[in-house]
Amino acid sequence: MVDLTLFASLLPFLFGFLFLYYFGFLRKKNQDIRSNSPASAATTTTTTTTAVVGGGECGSRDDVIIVGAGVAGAALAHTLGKEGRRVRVIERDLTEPDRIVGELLQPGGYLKLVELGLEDCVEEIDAQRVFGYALFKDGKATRLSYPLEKFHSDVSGRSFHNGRFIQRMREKASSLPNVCVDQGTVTSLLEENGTIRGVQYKTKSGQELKAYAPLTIVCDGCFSNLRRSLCSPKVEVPSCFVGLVLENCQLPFANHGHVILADPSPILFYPISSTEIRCLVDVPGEKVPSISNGEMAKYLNTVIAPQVPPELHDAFISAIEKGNIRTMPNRSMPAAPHPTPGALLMGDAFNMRHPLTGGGMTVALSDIVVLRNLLKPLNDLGDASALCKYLECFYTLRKPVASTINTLAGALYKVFSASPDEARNEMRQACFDYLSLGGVCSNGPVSLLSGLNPRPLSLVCHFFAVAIFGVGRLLLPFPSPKRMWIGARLISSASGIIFPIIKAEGVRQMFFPATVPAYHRAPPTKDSDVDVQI
Ligand SMILES: Cc1cc2nc3c(=O)[nH]c(=O)nc-3n(C[C@H](O)[C@H](O)[C@H](O)COP(=O)(O)OP(=O)(O)OC[C@H]3O[C@@H](n4cnc5c(N)ncnc54)[C@H](O)[C@@H]3O)c2cc1C
Repeated sequence: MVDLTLFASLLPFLFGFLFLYYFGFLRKKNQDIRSNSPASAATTTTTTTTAVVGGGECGSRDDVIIVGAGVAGAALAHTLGKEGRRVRVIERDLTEPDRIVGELLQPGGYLKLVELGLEDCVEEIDAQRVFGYALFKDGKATRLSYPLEKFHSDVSGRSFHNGRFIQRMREKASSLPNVCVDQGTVTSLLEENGTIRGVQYKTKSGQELKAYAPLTIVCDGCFSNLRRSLCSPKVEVPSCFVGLVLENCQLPFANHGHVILADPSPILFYPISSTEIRCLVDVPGEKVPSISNGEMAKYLNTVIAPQVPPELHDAFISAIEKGNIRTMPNRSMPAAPHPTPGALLMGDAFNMRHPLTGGGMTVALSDIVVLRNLLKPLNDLGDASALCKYLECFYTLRKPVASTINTLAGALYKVFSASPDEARNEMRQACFDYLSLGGVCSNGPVSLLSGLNPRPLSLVCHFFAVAIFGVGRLLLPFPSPKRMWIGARLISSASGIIFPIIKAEGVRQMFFPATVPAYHRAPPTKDSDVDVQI
């Protein structure tokens, strides 16, 4: 009897033991099935932490680690999460960013947002629709509308507070159960025999942790300190933007970006909410006048204010007096990757261009679409070197959009800046007059700039059409030797502007992508059912 009572009281423990053993066994079996690759074997040592904002809990079995949840990282996390990947995002600061970058999304970028299912991230943030640009020179203005006729009525540019847009994308990414968002600063990439296995990072509380995954995508932005081993960064800083917010005023052309061809270089205005207008003043060189000792306010009052359109002048002066002046270096860096097993660079960490044309977010989102389509047919990311070889086609497939936007940004910045060289000033005037002609002369360049028709050849044709237009004006009705000389220098200066940028982008990748061997590694169709053997 005693034995029976003892046996009955032990039964629950017995069942509990069997239950735990059975499910433990099942889980291990599943893990074994998943970890059939060397890279995923490394994940067994992963440190487990808890997600900071929503999303799934950060576990030990990630497919992808994303460093940085800015524009590129947040959009990528949502995209790969939606594709069913287990994604861990590690972001230095999850509070809403407050910055003067990434505030105008071109319509081409909006189309990419739609393709990624992220278009609702520009809703409920008081984003403003943008229908084109207004260009000002010497008191004259010309309107350049985006050619949107062929698109759905929703398609246009959007301008907003960058931080609000990023928070919307972060929220959307972390709403997926297989995406975990962790707050921490990645301090290094973990490398093993030339393959990146994961990252080392420091949490807010100072804890040093490691995380492992078959693929690490570095999106740590323009000041990236992780890109060094993954590319040859040749960063140039042609100028800086000085940012102000104007209130209680109306733009001369509502819902348009405004570009003033000022001296020494352009000034931009665009709405960032229903009540605020962003002003970005370009200051050539790497240094700007000091804000703290008042030199900046003096510069803005004396050099810039007289060139601001009258409708915005008073608000501009008030913004200077208010004192909320921000600055940011304008960096450009051609993409020069070192294909590395286990890792990939995206966003500004990978490639930058002058922000005059507001193209950075469009390039980043377009790259994400290319990468998503490439990864779609791959169930297993475990074979790092095969994946790396396969992904080399990414660098060529992204070129049409990226190189067109990059080249145009660099070329327009040079053409739109004042110069002591008479030929360069002729080119600037020719560009303004060419765009003012309307029709194909404005639609062509604007569709290149907006990412609606990113074709490198069209860019080169329009660029030289401007130069020839400029020379024609110099020679007609009567060419003089001096004018002929300026015309020749104009052509040479136009070539001197565009060819070095094209060279940096890569002539072959830009114009003859099919001759690049890696190009043919892309799957023949974008159909998700295609199974790719890597
Ligand atoms: C002055 C200026 C104005 C611009 N205006 C426009 C514009 O109007 N339109 C446009 O399309 N583009 C614009 N751009 C470019 C645009 O801002 C960038 O192309 C875009 O933000 C790139 O996104 P990203 O995700 O690569 O970088 P970011 O958006 O900067 O994100 C990087 C993220 O990584 C995080 N991070 C950094 N280091 C670490 C680390 N070690 N560990 C963890 N996290 C880390 C950062 O906190 C940040 O959240 C502008 C750029 C400049 C400089």
